[in-house]
Amino acid sequence: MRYRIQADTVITVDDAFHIFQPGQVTWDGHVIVSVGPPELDTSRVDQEINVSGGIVMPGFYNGHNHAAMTLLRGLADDSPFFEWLEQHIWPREARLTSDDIYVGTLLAAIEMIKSGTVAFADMYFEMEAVARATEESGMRGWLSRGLVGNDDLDFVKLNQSVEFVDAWRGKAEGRIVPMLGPHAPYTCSPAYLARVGQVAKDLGVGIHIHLAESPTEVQQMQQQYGLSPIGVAWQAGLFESRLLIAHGVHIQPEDLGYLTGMTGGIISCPISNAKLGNGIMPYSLLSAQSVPVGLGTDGAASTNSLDMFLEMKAMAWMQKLVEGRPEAFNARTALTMATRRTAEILGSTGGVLEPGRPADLIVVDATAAAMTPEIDPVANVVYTATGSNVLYTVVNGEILLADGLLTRLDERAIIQEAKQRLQHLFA
Ligand SMILES: CSC[C@H]1O[C@@H](n2cnc3c(O)ncnc32)[C@H](O)[C@@H]1O
Ligand SMILES: [Zn+2]
Repeated sequence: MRYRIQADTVITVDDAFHIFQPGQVTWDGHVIVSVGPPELDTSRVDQEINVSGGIVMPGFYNGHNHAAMTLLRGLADDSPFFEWLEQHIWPREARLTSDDIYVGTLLAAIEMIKSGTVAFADMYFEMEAVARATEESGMRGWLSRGLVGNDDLDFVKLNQSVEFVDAWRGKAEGRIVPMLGPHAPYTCSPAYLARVGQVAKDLGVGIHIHLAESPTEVQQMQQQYGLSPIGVAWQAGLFESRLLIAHGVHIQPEDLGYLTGMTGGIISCPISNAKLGNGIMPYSLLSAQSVPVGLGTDGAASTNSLDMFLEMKAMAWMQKLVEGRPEAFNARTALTMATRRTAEILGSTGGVLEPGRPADLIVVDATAAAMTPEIDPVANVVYTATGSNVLYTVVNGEILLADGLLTRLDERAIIQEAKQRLQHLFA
């Protein structure tokens, strides 16, 4: 099928950051075939959508999530990080069934699609259920089973991860990309991390890990191994595969040598880092070394929302604040991080509106009073809009949200089912 969306504005996030006013995007099957002013492409299409007052832009790539944690949203808010994780979250997670995780992931998919996210990287348990939910939702998912292990080298979960990779690689029209997910250097021993690193290399898959998130983690790694968290990952060989580093808040001077030129990058989760009191990722330091930095939400239990518009705002505000200079960070950088940069870190060509790229795009309603006037559409998207302004979400050429309505998922039924499942979790 060939489609075209015409709107008042198209923000491409291409190399030149072209903005067309008015503009159109045409796609055929899974791929974009033209982007530009309306007169550029008048070819016949199967469906033409005109969104007066709309802004067409790339959909968001959420680089770090635990999607099914939607079921734990609001649990022990405002607790210290390790107390929150160890005393509240982990005991509840021990009760989650595969069906809970399936429904929790669908709940997350509704929230993500409705707020303009087309792809997410997830680390959790019961990944078969997460993969099924992702396939059904129509979204893209970089999925990894969370691994916790020590020197006893209990490889059951690692073997399950290998089976998961074999079962899901390239599935769902290529929308699912399996990875390995060692949780963190304080829950995995160096020997275990090294084993995971070797398996990732053998399989040719990427690695998703929490690193350098809190001051406690840095102290613990220093005491136990005389290394920074990123140094531990380096020594274990994790940088020899595509590496997705969630957080990267507490970067030590020696880390820059490991990070420069890496394949993959750091996924900053500014709201989670702020809410759990963990700190602010040093963007200027990292970008000065050309370390790729993308954006993610983390799970809904720490961030309370999967809305990437909010992450862009938080990112911009915190960087301006910590630097004491408003010019230290701008709206275009925020938008690039949330789309193209995160896609690149994941190894995808998405996140840009350009011929030959994946047809992953969204339309934002810019007709509201709060979006008026439109002196700078990028500033309006980053500093003003929220997920509730999203009208259309297209993934891999398929329209998943049309004029605010989900086309694949039954929103009411999934919300109802999620609420019922909470009863056994919180009994
Ligand atoms: C083993 S599956 C993933 C695991 O990660 C936990 N988690 C959620 N948020 C965070 C965070 O900010 N830092 C570290 N770990 C986190 C989640 O609850 C799962 O147990
Ligand atoms: Zn996380």
